[in-house]
Amino acid sequence: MNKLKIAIQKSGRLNEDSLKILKECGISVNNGIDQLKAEASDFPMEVLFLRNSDIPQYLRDGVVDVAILGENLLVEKGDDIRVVEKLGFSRCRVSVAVPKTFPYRSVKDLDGLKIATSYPNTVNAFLAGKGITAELHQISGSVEIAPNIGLADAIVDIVSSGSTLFKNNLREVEIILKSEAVLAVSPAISEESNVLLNRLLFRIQSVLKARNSRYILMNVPNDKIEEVGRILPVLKSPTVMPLAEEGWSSVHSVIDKNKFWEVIDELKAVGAEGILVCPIEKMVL
Ligand SMILES: Nc1ncnc2c1ncn2[C@@H]1O[C@H](COP(=O)(O)OP(=O)(O)OP(=O)(O)O)[C@@H](O)[C@H]1O
Ligand SMILES: O=P(O)(O)OC[C@H]1O[C@H](OP(=O)(O)OP(=O)(O)O)[C@H](O)[C@@H]1O
Repeated sequence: MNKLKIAIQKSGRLNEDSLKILKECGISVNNGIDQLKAEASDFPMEVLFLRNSDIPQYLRDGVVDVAILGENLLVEKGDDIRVVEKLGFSRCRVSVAVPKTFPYRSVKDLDGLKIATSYPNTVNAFLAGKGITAELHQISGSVEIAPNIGLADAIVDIVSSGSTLFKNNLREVEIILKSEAVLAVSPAISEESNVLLNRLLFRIQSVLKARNSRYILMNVPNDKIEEVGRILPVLKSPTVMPLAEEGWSSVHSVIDKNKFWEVIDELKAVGAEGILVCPIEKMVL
């Protein structure tokens, strides 16, 4: 039987959340410590554990059919590779940072500087787009230390909370790109594997929709149901069920998890009571 070959990061920032999303799709991966290849249960899938930075080449060569990797890496070495879904985790940005004491005003201040980075193609494309020339020092890790040891005047690296920059007396001055984990596809994927990819994609989309939504229930006086319906940014019209107490109903709906705090005060103001907000496990629309 054909199996979908998927690459995920062997260890690092993406590993745990990649296995987690597969698990939420009903796919468990039986991998032992240091095992580089594993079979999945409940889905025709073979999992290869690879270095994140090697994955674009494995996709290009068709060694794997799909992969979970950081979008930033595709900008750096895989702009020919197609992304089929953004996965919503490992959100970060690739940014330019300079020492806090550097009197930075605009991108023109980077002209002629020494810039340390692990992402030379991304930096070169950014600088070329701005008509700026700089001297790049490619290093593979601990980039933030470069200005402190006199190796560079500025850096380009991944920033998330900003705490690594802060600890190294650096300040973020330009965001080159924003990134998150993505599901990317090999240009050489076979038709058979593409069918499996679509099955996987359907499951992933159900998980992502559920992660971003909440089930909301509340008791509402009958004469306020229409008003509540107008306030709730719902997928469809809400479900309304009569309560044992005369004149009241239970209103159920699904809302975007980020919208909840925006509407809660309005719901209370029109008389909604006993508001419950619950997570959803899967959502198939
Ligand atoms: N601090 C962070 N917060 C959120 N996401 C991050 C952060 N650092 C890196 N990432 C994302 O996670 C990906 C993997 O980063 P990580 O530092 O684990 O490995 P790597 O050095 O790029 O890869 P590898 O060693 O596997 O080749 C990055 O490409 C980026 O998309
Ligand atoms: O803005 P922050 O939240 O501080 O995150 C940014 C840091 O995270 C990443 O490194 P990581 O911790 O993954 O270690 P690495 O240098 O070994 O990749 C990245 O290279 C930055 O150094």
